[in-house]
Amino acid sequence: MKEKNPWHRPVTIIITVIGVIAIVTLVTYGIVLDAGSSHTSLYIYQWPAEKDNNTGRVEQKHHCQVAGKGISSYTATPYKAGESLISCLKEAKENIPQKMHPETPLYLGATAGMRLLKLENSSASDEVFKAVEKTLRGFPFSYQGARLLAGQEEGAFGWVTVNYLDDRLTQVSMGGFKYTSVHGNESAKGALDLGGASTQISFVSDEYNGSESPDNAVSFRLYGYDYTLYTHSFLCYGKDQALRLALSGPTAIMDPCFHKGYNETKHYAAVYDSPCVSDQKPQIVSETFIHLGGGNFTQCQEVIKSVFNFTSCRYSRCSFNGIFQPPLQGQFGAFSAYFFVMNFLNLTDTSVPLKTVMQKLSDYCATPWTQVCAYFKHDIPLKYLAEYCFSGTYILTLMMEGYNFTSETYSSIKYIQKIKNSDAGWTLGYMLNLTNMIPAEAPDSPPLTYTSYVSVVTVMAILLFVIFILILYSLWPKCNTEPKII
Ligand SMILES: Nc1nc2c(ncn2[C@@H]2O[C@H](COP(=O)(O)OP(=O)(O)OP(=O)(O)O)[C@@H](O)[C@H]2O)c(=O)[nH]1
Repeated sequence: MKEKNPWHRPVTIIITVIGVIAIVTLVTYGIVLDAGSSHTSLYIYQWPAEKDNNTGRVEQKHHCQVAGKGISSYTATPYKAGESLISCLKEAKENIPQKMHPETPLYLGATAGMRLLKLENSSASDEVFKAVEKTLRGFPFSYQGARLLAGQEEGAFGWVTVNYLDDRLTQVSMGGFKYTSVHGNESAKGALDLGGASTQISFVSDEYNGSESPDNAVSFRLYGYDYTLYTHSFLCYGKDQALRLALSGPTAIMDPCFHKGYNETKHYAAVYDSPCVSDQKPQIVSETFIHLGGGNFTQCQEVIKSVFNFTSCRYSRCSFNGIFQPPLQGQFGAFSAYFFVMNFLNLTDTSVPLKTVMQKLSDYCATPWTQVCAYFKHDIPLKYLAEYCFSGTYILTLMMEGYNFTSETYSSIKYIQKIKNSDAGWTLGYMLNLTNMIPAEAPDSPPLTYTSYVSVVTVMAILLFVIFILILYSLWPKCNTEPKII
């Protein structure tokens, strides 16, 4: 009879243990494309695969920025909107293990650029969606749809993302007892999102239950807590469309929001080819105008104030354009262009008094264009560089005049780009909602991050392995030393 290899059994067990670790540490992935007005971004999220009730912590694994403009710019050649996404989708294939591709959900959400295109030319918008869908279906992921997000959804999912990443939603129950340090309205953080074509404000307020202006209410039950969120999306008040609003009109040529010495010939069509301003197109023969910078913060503020309408409000209180807004409450996270702009201007510290912030911005606006170019032109695209004075002034005016922040409440705003390595934006909240990753009731255990989950499982596996070796070791001498009686 063939003698048994004494190591055969241990090796089998080690392989089994490693196999078990491999199985329990499997990761689930999800992909969301944010088809914005200015560009498209692809995000890959990951979370522990095996967690019960989908309560594992979701993290951003990868971000890919699609080259070129947003999908709404491809109306003349819709197929190019689809083609533009290919390189990021290929990156996604490389970043997700092949065997997981068929079960990885793939979503695309389009925001204000496509909202405007739909208003302007609904069939062109359908063509763009068709082209995009064709490309997405050509990849081996589980395609879940490409759709236009309502402004309210964009605001609400941005709020969910910020509060989820900040651990402000979680309540944990243990044996029926719920414990958490702060929860509900007291801990939730408001979300301020500034895009290219729209801007969103979302927050919970003890003074808002949705009865006044119900269109602004979104109700959630998350981790055993009910929220009635106030949210509003202002179409045409993203920073690119707001620039057009502020530029339009016969006085636009000498522009106080651009640096002195800035001098560019621009096409009227490029400014007025948007439903936000098309009715303001001046009746002039010339196709171009010269855009000159004046570099004056105070005058720029006045121009920007004129794009907000404060004259009528049929509610108890309004922000602007007759839109209801309850009193501001709690902390706010300001992301997307809020962060890009204030970060460039070195003005993200909101503990600095607002007066000082304004003075610094005023000094920046007064800096001659030649000086700004000489200093930054190698690091920053010229288009962005030219617009920071306008954008910074727009942000402060929108916050203070539009949303009613004051010099006291300004410090409740934090400019954020990422929270725990995940970008702040609507995409994560959207995916969490569609994959049911946030349960309505509180889970029995706190959500683990993928890294901590792997660590726990690995430590347990090592412990098991050590126990196994100890047992084996205690048995080993007996087998070899005891005299055999045949
Ligand atoms: N300065 C600067 N601006 C940026 C950067 N990335 C994007 N932007 C601009 O910031 C604005 C907001 O960008 P996004 O948040 O991507 O907006 P979007 O999704 O295209 O727009 P919406 O469809 O309105 O949501 C746009 O005007 C962009 O051109 C950056 O890295 N630096």
